[in-house]
Amino acid sequence: MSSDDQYDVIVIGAGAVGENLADRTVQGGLRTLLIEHELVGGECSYWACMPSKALLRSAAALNAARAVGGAAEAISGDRVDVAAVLARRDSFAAHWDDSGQVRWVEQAGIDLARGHARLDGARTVVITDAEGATRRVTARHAVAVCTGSGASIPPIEGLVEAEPWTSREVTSAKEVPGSLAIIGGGVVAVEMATAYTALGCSVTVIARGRLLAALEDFAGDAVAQRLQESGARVLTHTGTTRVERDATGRVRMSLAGCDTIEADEVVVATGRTPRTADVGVDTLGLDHLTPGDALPVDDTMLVTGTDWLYAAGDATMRAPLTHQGKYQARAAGDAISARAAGRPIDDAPWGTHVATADHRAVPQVCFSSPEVASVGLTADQAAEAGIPTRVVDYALGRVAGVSVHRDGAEGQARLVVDAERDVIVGFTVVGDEVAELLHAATVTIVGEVPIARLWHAVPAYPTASEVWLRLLEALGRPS
Ligand SMILES: Cc1cc2nc3c(=O)[nH]c(=O)nc-3n(C[C@H](O)[C@H](O)[C@H](O)COP(=O)(O)OP(=O)(O)OC[C@H]3O[C@@H](n4cnc5c(N)ncnc54)[C@H](O)[C@@H]3O)c2cc1C
Ligand SMILES: NC(=O)c1ccc[n+]([C@@H]2O[C@H](COP(=O)([O-])OP(=O)(O)OC[C@H]3O[C@@H](n4cnc5c(N)ncnc54)[C@H](O)[C@@H]3O)[C@@H](O)[C@H]2O)c1
Repeated sequence: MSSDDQYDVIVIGAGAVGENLADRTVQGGLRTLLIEHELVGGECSYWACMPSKALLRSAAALNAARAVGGAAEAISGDRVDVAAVLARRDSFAAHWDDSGQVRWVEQAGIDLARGHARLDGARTVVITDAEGATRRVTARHAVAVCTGSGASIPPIEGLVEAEPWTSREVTSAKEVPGSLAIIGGGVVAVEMATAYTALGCSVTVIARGRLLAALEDFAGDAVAQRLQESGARVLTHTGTTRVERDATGRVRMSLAGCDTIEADEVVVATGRTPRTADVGVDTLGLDHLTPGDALPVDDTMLVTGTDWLYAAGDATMRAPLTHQGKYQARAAGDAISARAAGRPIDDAPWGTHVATADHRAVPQVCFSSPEVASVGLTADQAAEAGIPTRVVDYALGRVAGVSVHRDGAEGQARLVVDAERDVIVGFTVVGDEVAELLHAATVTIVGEVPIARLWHAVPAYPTASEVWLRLLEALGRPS
């Protein structure tokens, strides 16, 4: 084996997470190879975060202008310009061309290999390129699996044969179909129902439970109501039993309860499957690692039962979000660099080399209409965890900064407080243009800021952040 085939670190998968991990190990002085079999930049750049947010943003801006007297009167059209929205989306997906990201990888000093990577025993990876040629590379210190996730397809009769859209097709579609049926009630379903309704498509959401069931109930309720007001059909607590595409190309779906609906396309938005089926974990002789399953890791992102294999991002399913995956990548990259240099590891909770926030403070914004921003635990999750809680709510429309920002503003904010420790463990806010309220909550939870001290964090008047003061007043000042 030539020295060209020996690296300090090998990273499999050049999504946002793999790129960040490789960047950290290069900064740690380690020669690092990053391997990608599709587009450098991964799901987030081309088929997830960026194109989906671009699809949503124009309608959100129009909605914001419509809600301000004086601005509303200046709007001439009744909906967004569909062609312009799709063109803007294309540019945010870099026209599915990864040359910009490849340039960044090169500038960061990371070596890049194109091809499918598979572990072949400890510290060894075999890369198969598009022509079928193979190259064997070894890692002196670590291999990191950052292979992400793909859409889960539930076992519904006829669904696979009907060739459903997944998150990829719905975020990259070149035309807006006349009608869309979306199976699922999570973040992808809700965001894409919001986007496509605004683009003039007739949308039906079929959720087997509530919408956004992992969040506070008032979030899913507000989003369902707004979707319905915008013309979408929202079927909650409804199963899909059979799907078929007829000779004309239309999709017919049988729903539990014997209802049938038809649509031009069906979208499956029923969660994610980690891409670990074909990365060779079966070659390691470790019974607890099963191809296709999320990789189990400790808080330094070291795969359990090994001292050289790491995993981060969706491949672990710890918190399948770009920002959390990149946070894990920073912890893992720094842990690999420290271990390689023989430096001590700081793996106490909130230490330098751990991803503690995954357990306590995962922020997420669902860019629906209204937006839902949340971090930490819901009231139910805190109670289930045995935390003695105090829960307070406040109506957003009563906040001066919110009302001046938007006519007829509505929404709700909730604090979940650990009554014993007197710190916030959960925050949710639902309303238009609330996303930027979230980071204050994340800082407060991570910092475990005592409620008594929070009374000294004065929000500027008249901003939406005054909701913090109102929530504290609802809670009462500790004496
Ligand atoms: C529609 C949608 C919208 C989303 N919106 C948001 C959002 O707004 N905010 C947010 O935080 N998160 C969002 N997410 C989640 C986010 O996209 C993922 O959490 C994130 O992409 C995970 O990054 P990753 O690097 O772990 O995986 P990926 O982005 O999937 O990257 C993995 C890379 O590994 C490559 N790969 C896989 N196997 C191999 C192999 N064997 N050899 C070589 N290469 C391989 C893949 O080709 C891919 O490029 C969204 C998800 C979806 C589906
Ligand atoms: N703005 C954002 O941050 C954002 C946006 C989109 C996606 N994401 C990430 O992507 C991940 C995937 O999103 P998602 O919406 O696909 O997953 P999800 O876990 O949010 O929701 C899955 C939905 O599918 C339903 N479902 C699951 N199995 C089913 C079945 N067999 N039949 C019918 N319904 C079924 C669930 O009840 C749920 O409503 C999310 O967990 C999130 O982390 C984030």
